[in-house]
Amino acid sequence: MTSAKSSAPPERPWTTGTAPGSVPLLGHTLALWRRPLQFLASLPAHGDLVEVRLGPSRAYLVCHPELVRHVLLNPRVFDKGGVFDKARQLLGNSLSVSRGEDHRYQRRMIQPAFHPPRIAAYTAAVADDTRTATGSWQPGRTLDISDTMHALLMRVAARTLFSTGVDEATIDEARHCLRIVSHGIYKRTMAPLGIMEKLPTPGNRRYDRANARLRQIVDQMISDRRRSGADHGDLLSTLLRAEHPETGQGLADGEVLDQVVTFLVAGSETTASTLAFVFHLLGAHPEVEKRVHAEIDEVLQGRSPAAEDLPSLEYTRAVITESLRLYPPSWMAMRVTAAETELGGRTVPAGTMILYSAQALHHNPELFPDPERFDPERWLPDRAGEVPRGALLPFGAGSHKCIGDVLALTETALIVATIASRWRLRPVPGTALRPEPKATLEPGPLPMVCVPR
Ligand code: HEM
Repeated sequence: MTSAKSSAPPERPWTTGTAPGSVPLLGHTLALWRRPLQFLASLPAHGDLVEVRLGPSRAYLVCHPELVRHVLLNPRVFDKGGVFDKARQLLGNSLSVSRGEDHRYQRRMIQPAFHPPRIAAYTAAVADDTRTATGSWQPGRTLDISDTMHALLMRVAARTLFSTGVDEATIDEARHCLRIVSHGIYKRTMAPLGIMEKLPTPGNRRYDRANARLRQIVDQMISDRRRSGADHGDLLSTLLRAEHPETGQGLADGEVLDQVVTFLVAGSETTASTLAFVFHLLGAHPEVEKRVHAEIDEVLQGRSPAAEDLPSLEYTRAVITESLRLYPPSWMAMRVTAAETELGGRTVPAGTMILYSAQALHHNPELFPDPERFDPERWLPDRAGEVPRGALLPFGAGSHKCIGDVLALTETALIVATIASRWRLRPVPGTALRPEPKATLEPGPLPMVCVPR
């Protein structure tokens, strides 16, 4: 263990508590497993720092935004251990699971692919792919908006981050494999013993096959790009050009492959789910939808949206923010203390699991009055200042903050504007939204009917 010290924790008479309903041996494991969203959202009522028992281990959920900030801004003390150690075995030592100096190097190396001029350069492709995807929509046709957005985001990632000319059928195959791999990684990292995942069950064989095929597709993409020698300035070129500042060494193909798979896992389902939640919310709130349409019509005047239009789409962006508040795709994350430390007035030993949850923050009535209400106006300039610092946390904070946050928000706004300028999506009567907390918060199937505007 390191003897790392955190910067001074914020001072306040913190309240601490223990989650109710612990059962012998299992503690709160079943509650967290069976109804995680409700369980997490109930915990802030028990304190700023709430103890949760996971079998024989004690974990803490940090509920107060200032304590969450303290955890996320001190990565030397609150480190990426636990599930990240397991994920490292599956994803390689890529950006989302690396730590310390290695993480700082990877982050510096990859950041240029997400600089604003790069993101602006992606926007034409995003709007273009969206128009192509909606080109086959017919009035009255029913489609599953979750699946449709996932397919679109995979295409967008292929064209923007990896500038690949891979055909549509292969992109669809990669998407199918990615879903299986992403669910499999989640199951494997959460499994307490790690035994079931090694048995030759049909599910495990499906995971192995999907993982192998996904890696084969990405591997082909990497060798095609190496062979062509072209520099597209995208994420793939950034990875292939990278040189370690001290050793001068580049990344081996296997390391590039791990990074690409990581970015597909971290970036495509999160953004696709956000879009599906937004269209669901618009369909359920016609008065909000009407206002979004009016804003889009006024700003775009029939044109395709571009990056410069986004600041003017204030209300549309407020709808997206409110959707991320109600349904944060990254609903829970964890750290492990690298050394004994003070947190919320408690002395927490080294090796303790610390949880933070956007779900718990975003549904806390102390932070967001009437938290279950879909109220985009919370985010308009005259009210946004009322939100306490750190209460909205869909992309995390600190050195591990989402590297794709601006890209995700840009893509979401562009896709909403492109689709909503031509189509209304009506919910199929009787369809209920049942968010599924997996690796990310998924909307589940959401059939919607296309109605031309
Ligand atoms: C709405 C969409 C998205 C949401 C809600 C989201 C959320 C998050 C959150 C909360 C974290 C930090 C997790 C932690 O604290 O442990 C994170 C990290 C990350 N995200 Fe995103 N993300 C989104 C889109 C994207 C996109 C589009 C990409 C890239 C194409 C991406 C790539 C990553 C990576 C690589 C990390 C790890 C960063 C690091 O550890 O340095 N994400 N994301």
